[in-house]
Amino acid sequence: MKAILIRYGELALKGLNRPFFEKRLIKNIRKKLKNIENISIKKEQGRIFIENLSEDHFNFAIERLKKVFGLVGFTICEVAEKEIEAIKSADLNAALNEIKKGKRTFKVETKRADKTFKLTSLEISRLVGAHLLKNLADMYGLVVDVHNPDFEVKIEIRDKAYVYSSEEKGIGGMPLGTGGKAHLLLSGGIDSPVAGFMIAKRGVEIEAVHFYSFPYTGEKAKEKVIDLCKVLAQFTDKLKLYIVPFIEIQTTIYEKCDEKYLTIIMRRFMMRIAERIAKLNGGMALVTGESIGQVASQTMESIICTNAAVSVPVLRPLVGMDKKEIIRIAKNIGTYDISILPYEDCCTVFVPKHPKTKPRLEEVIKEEEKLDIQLLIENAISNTEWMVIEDR
Ligand SMILES: Nc1ncnc2c1ncn2[C@@H]1O[C@H](COP(=O)(O)OP(=O)(O)OP(=O)(O)O)[C@@H](O)[C@H]1O
Repeated sequence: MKAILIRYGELALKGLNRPFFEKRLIKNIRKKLKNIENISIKKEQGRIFIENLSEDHFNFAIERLKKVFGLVGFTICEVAEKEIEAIKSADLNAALNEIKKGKRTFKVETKRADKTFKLTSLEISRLVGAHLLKNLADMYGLVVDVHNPDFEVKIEIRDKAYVYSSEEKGIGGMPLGTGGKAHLLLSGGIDSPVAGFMIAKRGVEIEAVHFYSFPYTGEKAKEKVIDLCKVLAQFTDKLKLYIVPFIEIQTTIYEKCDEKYLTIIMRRFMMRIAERIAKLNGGMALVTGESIGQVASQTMESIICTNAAVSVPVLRPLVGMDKKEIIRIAKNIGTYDISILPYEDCCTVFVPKHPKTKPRLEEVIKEEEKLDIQLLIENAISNTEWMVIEDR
């Protein structure tokens, strides 16, 4: 019989909270594999096992598990009776799999969670190693190398014996839903989807808020943001997206305020509206894709001004990263190709000729006195649409 064995290391650090993290992780795994009928998921000291999978579901399940936060590694394993002959033959299968890939040197490592098993870990490893050499050395040139083997055969003695040889890396992080909830300001650009991914990877549930300037930004720009949410939803199970009409705010600022402050005042409106949406929907923080110095509007002074518009914390997971690193993550998670599609964002519709790159908060507040801030926010919020994008 085969099963999937899952390791989830980081959780081990979490002391008394551990059962809470584990429960949530299992719930997330179950949701991710909801399309496979009749599977059973069981937890065993630092491991999760998925059993009852039919042969053609293994690869599908593995692909889905690659997108579950909190997994350190996983592998398909052979499940054998806790009896040395059964263990030996499971090991033979595991080793043959590696030999097929051209690997020739090996070592055996045994972990004995069930201390009542009559052989010690070392004795099991020795017996199994000898069995593999006896059966495979002549035919395939298999040899032992304990220092730098091509592959390791691992045996875990628990309620049954679990045998495996190669392991895939999991995505890591913390199980989604264990770190509270935050609202992501999601543009159509490269950075904010990555910022959302990084915060979700810390276990934080996210909802997305997008500002759009119809008719200046068209349907395509909106579809692009929905497509970005579809990619993020593969990691977050589902993603609620709020689409906020922004044109009235932009045109009003444009008409009434000094053009130099257009960008910073616009940003402060985005923050205020996102904060309002967050507070109405259980969000405890905002997330943006800003990093210092990337563009003229992302100076320390601008950050001070945008922060001052809201009272909730603003998380900026990209703040210390350079563009190359951000692009690498965007490519890995699958948002990059969508982000580079050339549709206008609301921020590119009204761009001042000479923006203030180092705005002073007092000056910005003074400019904003020309506006009925509350009314503009109320209008935008009351015309906001939302949708829930599901992971299929
Ligand atoms: N139309 C929008 N809707 C929602 N949030 C936005 C929008 N435009 C910008 N933001 C937020 O403000 C941040 C800074 O925007 P800016 O255009 O200066 O930066 P950027 O580095 O190009 O970011 P991105 O690549 O995410 O667009 C974005 O990362 C995003 O969090």
